Amino acid sequence: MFKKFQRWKKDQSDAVRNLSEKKRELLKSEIPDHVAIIMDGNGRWAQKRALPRIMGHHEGMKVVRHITKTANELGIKVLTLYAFSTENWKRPKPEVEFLMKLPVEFLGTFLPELIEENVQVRIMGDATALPPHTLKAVNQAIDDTKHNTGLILNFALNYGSRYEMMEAMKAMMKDHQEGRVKEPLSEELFSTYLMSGGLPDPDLLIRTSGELRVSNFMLWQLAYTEFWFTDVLWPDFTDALFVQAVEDYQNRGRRFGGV
Ligand SMILES: CCc1cc(N2CCCCCC2)n2ncc(-c3ccc(F)cc3)c2n1
Repeated sequence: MFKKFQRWKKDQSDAVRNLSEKKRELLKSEIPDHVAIIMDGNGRWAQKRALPRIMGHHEGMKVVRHITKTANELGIKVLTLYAFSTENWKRPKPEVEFLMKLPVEFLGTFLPELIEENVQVRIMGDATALPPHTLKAVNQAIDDTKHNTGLILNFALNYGSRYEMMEAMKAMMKDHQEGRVKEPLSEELFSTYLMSGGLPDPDLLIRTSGELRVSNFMLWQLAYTEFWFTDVLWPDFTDALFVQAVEDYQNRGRRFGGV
C-alpha cells in the first residue's frame, strides 16, 4: 500500500514538473493575446454522475479559477469566458437562479486572489437583465480591479452576438445620422461599437464537450480566430489541456507561416 502511495506521489510530482516545463516551452513562441472559451458540458458532467445539473455548474466554476491562473501565468492579455447566453434564460427557473448566484460565490471566494494577481475583471453582455445581487457583485469586482494591468478576465454574461451586432449597428447609424461620425463608416469603426470594444479579437477559441458550434458567440470578432475543440466536459478541463490548446495554436501559426 505504502509503495503504491509513493508511486502515486512521484507520478503527481512528475506531472506537475512536466506541466511547468511545457508552460516554459510555450513562452518561447507566440502566446495568443486573446483566448475565448465556450465552457460547455457542465450539465452532462453532472448527469453522468447522477448528480443534479447545478453540481456540474458549481464544479465548472472551480475550473474557471485554475484556467484564469494559468492564462495569467502565460501572459495572455484577455481571457473571455462564455458564462451565460441570452438563450440560457429558457432553462428551468431554479437552474437560472443557481447560475445567477455563481458570480457572487466566485467573486466572494476568489476576488482577493484576482486582485493580488493584478487581474482586471470585466463583463460583456446586457447587464441590465441580471438580478441585483449578481450585478452588485460583478460591478464591485469591476470597480475593485479597474486599475489592474494584468490579464483581463472578461465574462460574457447574458451575451448574444446577434443582439450585440444589432445594438452596435443601431448606435453607429444613429451617430452617423446625427452627424457625430467624423470618419468613413468602416469595419474598424463598427468594432468600437461592439461590447468587446477596445479588446483585440480572439486569437484562439476553445470549446469543450464535443460541440462543434459557435452558438451565437462573438460572430464578428471570430472572423480570423483559430478554433480548438475537445470532447472533455468543462468540469474535467485542466491546465494541461489549456496548455495543449495554446501549444496547438502555436504550431498552426508556424505551419501557415510557410504558406
Ligand atoms: C452567471 C452565470 C455564470 C456561470 C458560471 N458557471 C456555469 C456555466 C459555465 C461554467 C463555469 C461556471 N460562472 N462561473 C464563473 C462565473 C462568473 C461570472 C461573472 C463574474 F464576474 C465572476 C464569475 C459564472 N457565471
